[in-house]
Amino acid sequence: MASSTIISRSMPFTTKKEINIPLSAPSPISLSKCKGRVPWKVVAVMAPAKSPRDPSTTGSVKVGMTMTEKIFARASERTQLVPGENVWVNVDVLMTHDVCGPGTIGIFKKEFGENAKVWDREKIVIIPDHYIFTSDERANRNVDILRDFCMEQNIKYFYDIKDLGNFRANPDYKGVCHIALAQEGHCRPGEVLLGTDSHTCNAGAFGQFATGIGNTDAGFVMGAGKLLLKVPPTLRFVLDGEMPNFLLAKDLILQIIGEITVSGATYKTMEFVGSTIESLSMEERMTLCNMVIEAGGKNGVVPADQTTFKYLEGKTSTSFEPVYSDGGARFQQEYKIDVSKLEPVVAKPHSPDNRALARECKDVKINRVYIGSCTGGKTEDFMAAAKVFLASGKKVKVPTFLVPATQKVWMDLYGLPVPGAGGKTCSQIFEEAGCDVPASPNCGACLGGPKDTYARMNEPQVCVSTTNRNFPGRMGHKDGQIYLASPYTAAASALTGFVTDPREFLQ
Ligand SMILES: CC(C)[C@H](C(=O)O)[C@@H](O)C(=O)O
Repeated sequence: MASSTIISRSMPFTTKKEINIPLSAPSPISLSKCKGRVPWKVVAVMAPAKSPRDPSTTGSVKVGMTMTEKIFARASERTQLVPGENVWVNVDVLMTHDVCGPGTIGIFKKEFGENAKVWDREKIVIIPDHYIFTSDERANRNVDILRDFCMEQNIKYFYDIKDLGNFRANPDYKGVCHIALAQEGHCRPGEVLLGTDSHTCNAGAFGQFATGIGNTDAGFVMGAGKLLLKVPPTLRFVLDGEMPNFLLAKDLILQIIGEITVSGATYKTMEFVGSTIESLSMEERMTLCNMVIEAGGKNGVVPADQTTFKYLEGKTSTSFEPVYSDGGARFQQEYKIDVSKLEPVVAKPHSPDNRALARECKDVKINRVYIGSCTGGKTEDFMAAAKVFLASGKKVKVPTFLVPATQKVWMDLYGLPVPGAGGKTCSQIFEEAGCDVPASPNCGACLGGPKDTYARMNEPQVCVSTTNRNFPGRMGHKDGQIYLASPYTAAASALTGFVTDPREFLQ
């Protein structure tokens, strides 16, 4: 891809750093790298201007800290800590699902004893969501193991499914864990949420520390309620400027991952601030935080604000304490992004950092489109796709699969009017456009799944997908090609049969 090099030095204590950006997307990002052997000890980066907020409620914290450091401090009962330190962190919520739950339970029983009780039956959330609508016996057995364990331990939050033939006959069943956690009020500012899934970082949208852990760690947390964790240093991303009406949060995070690469934030916090972030809905903030793991990030985090508090209204009765980065907090690097200059992007096969402008891929012929998953199957994702179909008035040219993340999203597709559509719902617009009928909520073909998984790529096809990973084999076939994209771009591509910039339909 054509690229130009820019050099930026915008702050004190910075070094020059060259970054490559697409020639056709001029300089949206500038970067400041902190100087010194241990940057977070010697550098104080001014926090960018933002709306006035209440000061930190951690009280005893005296020295400037980032919000992630403050969450670690509270959870480890410390007043001060620095990145790199290992601390015992008290866990507020532990989540597991059908893929990792059985392994986690096995480790818990092995290490704590066959008759051991979990540390807190109200802090463990168990959500079957991955391999649900399948006749694969081992996948079905995994859900049975979760059910038996939840009965035995009297787990308060188990979102069970028994009737696989009709998900609506299972009122407890939610669907994709990360979205269910948010919708059911398990995500709260200032808290620590650990889950046996790499996209647990999704919950950072609520101003909390949320990260994925392995079964061994989760088995330990299940019994002890805490975990030894290293405090991550923080990269700060300042996104300012008005969001163009053809962009979505997926474009922002693909832009960033393309910039810093899939290892650019390894074991680091990605903190998102700025006027653009403040204007994003909670679902869009989730999309952003969901994919920090695709840059290696330990967690992503957005400061809680009125948007957060409004979303939480009526969802939780647990009190929470939001925390915010101090003016004198130490960031390892700071990136500034002028969102008004960005264009729709995709991640080409086979890596989330293989960024290209959508319009640069207009000759890529596709066989299918997939709209779904934790990062791209929320109500607003479908609303965005519906907007493109509505604006075009045309029919899709390739099979277009729709997999709502949760039962609530599914109901929204049938119940909520799409703005500007004269009362039509998403489901009506999708039907008129010739899409497949919205499927049962679950992780679906985002990660392939058993052979009989709906919309799995069983042939070496080319797919534009709103999901979060495009590794070889990810959606089923090892020779399949996946272009990650926003719901706008996915819908536009469905209408043409080629990777398509949504501006062709949205003006
Ligand atoms: C199955 C699970 C362990 C996995 C993850 O951790 O991310 C999956 O959800 C994914 O998206 O690849």
